[in-house]
Amino acid sequence: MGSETPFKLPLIDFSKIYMKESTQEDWNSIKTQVHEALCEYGFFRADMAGMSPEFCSSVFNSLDQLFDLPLETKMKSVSNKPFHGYIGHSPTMPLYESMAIPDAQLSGQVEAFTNFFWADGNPEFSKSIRLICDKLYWLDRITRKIILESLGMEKYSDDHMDNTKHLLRVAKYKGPDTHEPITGLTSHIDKTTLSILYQNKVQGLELQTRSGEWITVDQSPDSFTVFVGEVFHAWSNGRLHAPYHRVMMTGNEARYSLGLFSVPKAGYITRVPDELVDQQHPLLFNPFDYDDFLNHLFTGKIGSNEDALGAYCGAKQSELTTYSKSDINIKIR
Ligand SMILES: O=C(O)CCC(=O)C(=O)O
Ligand SMILES: [Fe+2]
Repeated sequence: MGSETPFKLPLIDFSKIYMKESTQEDWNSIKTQVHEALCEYGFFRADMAGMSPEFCSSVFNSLDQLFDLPLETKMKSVSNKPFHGYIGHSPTMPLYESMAIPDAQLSGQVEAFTNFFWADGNPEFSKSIRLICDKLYWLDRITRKIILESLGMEKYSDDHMDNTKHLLRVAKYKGPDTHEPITGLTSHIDKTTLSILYQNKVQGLELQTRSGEWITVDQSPDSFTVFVGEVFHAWSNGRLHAPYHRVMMTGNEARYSLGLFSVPKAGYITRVPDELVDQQHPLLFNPFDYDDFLNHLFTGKIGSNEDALGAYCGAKQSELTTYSKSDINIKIR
């Protein structure tokens, strides 16, 4: 584990769709690319128009200001929901700090977060985070729409879109000042439907391929990274792959990232569409309530092993996808 083989991740250009300049042919080509990337790797990088260097620096300057606030101030961001409040200074992940904005794409949410930290407001912070969040949200929705279409499941689109909510997490990884890679974020599969990440130029994200090889993701501030989470893996009856990933840090520069995580809304029962179950694809997961699943994890009713959703609602234990073994720490959105 830990090999750092340079690897070109699938890179998909969404610029034309984003600018509303795409033809049916462009759309079909992107659909094929997204489908292949998410079934094989469970992730891809996405290019999108409108990422000027000035815009990118305004986002990272904003994050710099936020994480530069005194620890006592940051620690005031608390929540009774797991991973919604400030996380930092953990003995296992000393480089990592993060904070979250629930439903950040909804009007007023980013501003409320900003006003919580800066009593006199911080319009520049709100503006840059709002703008990047809009892009993440756009990419999240379009990717989920494309996935449903590529699986021939358009008829579930409205139900799926209407019953999905979001959490924006912003994170800082301190540079460890070493040449040896130090763990920034331990290996995990996201407990999400889909995760969309954006980051500054400091590298560190690694993904595990189906064959168990760790690869370094060559990221840049003008592109995004899209991952399948365990919920979409389950909903697609195992067709979409949900990959392990982690952050490994070297050097002395801080890495900033933002992740928009989509998950099922409270009370919604996620179920595999009948059309995705047949002899070659026997049902892998029984219908489940996402919040109840999280509750089981947090109360220790199911172990935080590498197949938590399978342990919670697996339909046929023997036929569940076997994930490669790894130093897993469960991580929940
Ligand atoms: O910061 C990153 O690039 C990865 C974040 C991540 O994997 C997570 O928050 O689940
Ligand atoms: Fe993750």
